Amino acid sequence: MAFTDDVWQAAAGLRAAVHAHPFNQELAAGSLSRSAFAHYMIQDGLYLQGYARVLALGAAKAPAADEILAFSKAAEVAIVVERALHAGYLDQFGIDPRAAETATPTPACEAYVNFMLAIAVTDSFAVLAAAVLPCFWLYQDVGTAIAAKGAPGNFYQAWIDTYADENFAAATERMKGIVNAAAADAGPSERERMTAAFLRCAQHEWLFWDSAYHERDWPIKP
Ligand SMILES: Cc1ncc(CO)c(N)n1
Repeated sequence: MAFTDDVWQAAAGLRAAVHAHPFNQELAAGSLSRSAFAHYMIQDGLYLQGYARVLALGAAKAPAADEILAFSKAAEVAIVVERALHAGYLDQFGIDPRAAETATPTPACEAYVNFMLAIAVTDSFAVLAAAVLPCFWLYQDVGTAIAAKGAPGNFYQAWIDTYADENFAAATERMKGIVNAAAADAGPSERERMTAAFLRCAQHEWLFWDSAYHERDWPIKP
């Protein structure tokens, strides 16, 4: 069985929890509180900057030209395309995009980004590739599921369209192919670290939505 089939199976319960999460249920219905979504957008802008750095480190560690291209293109997309989506929404919320870029990360955002950065710096390309996959795959999965429900006039339609888009699905498939090729070349211990990284990042995805839904911030500040 392909590595990605194994880990997708291993994450079945977690995936069900992601789909059932009130953030995604209410986003699908268009009833999600705008303030929770604004919190999410600002944190996601910070997240995507960190994610782009991780992808760029992946490009540097990649075994060959195809993977260098896939990772550096994904780094560019993380910044350029998603910044446009964010700018549109931030505008609707009356939030200055520059203010959003200087916002501070919540514990959930910081933990997720730093977990991936630590892997990018200290572990192999294969483990890094497994760590960045849930970001693609869960969003593609959630985006297409929500798009299929199609609540008319949904305020969050632009967000839904981004992740239900066939180009995003194609990028997700490319990443899965890269991860499977890396897993095929990996020894047992590296493969174990790949699985652990994938599952932890999938947990971080759930946590990121949950943190936004409850508009969580640091419980104590200096
Ligand atoms: C937290 C998070 N995970 C995944 C994606 C998909 O790019 C995103 N925008 N934000």
